[in-house]
Amino acid sequence: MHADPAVEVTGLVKRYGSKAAVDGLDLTIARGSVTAVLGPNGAGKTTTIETCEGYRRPDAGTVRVLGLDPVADAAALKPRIGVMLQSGGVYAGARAVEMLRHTARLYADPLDVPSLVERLGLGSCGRTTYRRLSGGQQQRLALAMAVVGRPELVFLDEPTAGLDPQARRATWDLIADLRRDGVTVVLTTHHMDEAEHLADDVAVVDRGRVIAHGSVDALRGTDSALRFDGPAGLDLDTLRGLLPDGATARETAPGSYRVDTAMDPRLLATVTTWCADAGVMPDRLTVQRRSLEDVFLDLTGRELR
Ligand SMILES: Nc1ncnc2c1ncn2[C@@H]1O[C@H](COP(=O)(O)OP(=O)(O)OP(=O)(O)O)[C@@H](O)[C@H]1O
Repeated sequence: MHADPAVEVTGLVKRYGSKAAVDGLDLTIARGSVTAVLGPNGAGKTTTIETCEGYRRPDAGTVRVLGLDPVADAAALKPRIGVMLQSGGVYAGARAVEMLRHTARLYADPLDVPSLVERLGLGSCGRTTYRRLSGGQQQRLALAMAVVGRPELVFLDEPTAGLDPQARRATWDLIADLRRDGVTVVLTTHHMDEAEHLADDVAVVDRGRVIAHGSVDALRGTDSALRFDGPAGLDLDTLRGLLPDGATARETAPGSYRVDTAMDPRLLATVTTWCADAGVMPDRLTVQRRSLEDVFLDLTGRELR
C-alpha cells in the first residue's frame, strides 16, 4: 500500500457568484480504498469531485491527486485517472461500443472490451449511437469508459443513479473488482445502502464541508436505535431516568419515539416495562443498529433527502 494519499484536498473553496458551493473542505483519501462522498443535494459533492478531476479551478485551497495538481499537471494526471461524469462528456452521434474501443486504444494496457461490454450488459447496444441509448445504458457506458484504461484512481459521480436493480448490482460488482485490483475509487451517492455496501470510508459533506469522515463501522458506532410509535406527547423523563448514561430518548415526530443506546435485552425490557406502566402499547417497535441515515440526522438535524 502506498503511503501517500490518492487525494488530498485542503481548505477548498469554490464560489459561484457570491455563493460558496464548497466552503473550506478538507478531505484525504487513502490509496486503494473505496470512499463514498455522501451528502444532500447541493452539498458540494460534484463541485469537489470536478475540481479533483481538473474541470474546475479552486478559488482557494489546494487539491492534489496522485501527488499532482489537477489543473497544472493535467497532461500527466489524465492518463492515470478514470472519470465518470454525472452527464455527458461523450459525442452523442458516436456508436457506443466503437467509442469504448476507441477509448481503450488510448491506453497502454486496457481492459478487454468485449468482456467489459458483456459484464455491464451493453452487448445489445453495440451499433446504437450514444444519443439513442437509454439513460441507464448511457450511464453504464460512461462507467465502462471510466475504467477501460485500468486507471489507478476512478471518480464516479452517482454511478448508480436511475439504474434498475440488475444494472445497479453489476455496477457494485465492478466497483468491488476495482477495489480488489487495488484501484482507488471515489464515488458520490445519495444512497446510504450503497455507501454501506461498497465503501471502506464515507465522507459526509454538508453545506460545502466534510462534517464526518471515517469507516462505515466507526461512523455508525455501536449504539442501536430503538423506535416505536405511540400516543403523542408521552412524558419521557421517567424513561430517561431508567436508562444508562449517554442514552437518549426523544419524540422525533408527534407519536414517534426513538431511544439511542448500546441496546441489550434487559434495556429492551426496561423500555417495554415503562410502556406497560404508562398503559401504552408500542406500535411498530424495532431495534436496529444506527444507520448512516441516523448519523447524518444526528450531525445536521436534517434528513439526508
Ligand atoms: N455552474 C454552476 N453555477 C452556479 N452554481 C452552481 C454551479 N454548479 C453548482 N452550483 C451550485 O453549487 C452548489 C453545490 O452544487 P454541487 O453540484 O456541487 O452539489 P452536489 O452535492 O453534487 O449536489 P447533487 O447531489 O444535487 O448533485 C449548489 O447550490 C449548486 O446549485
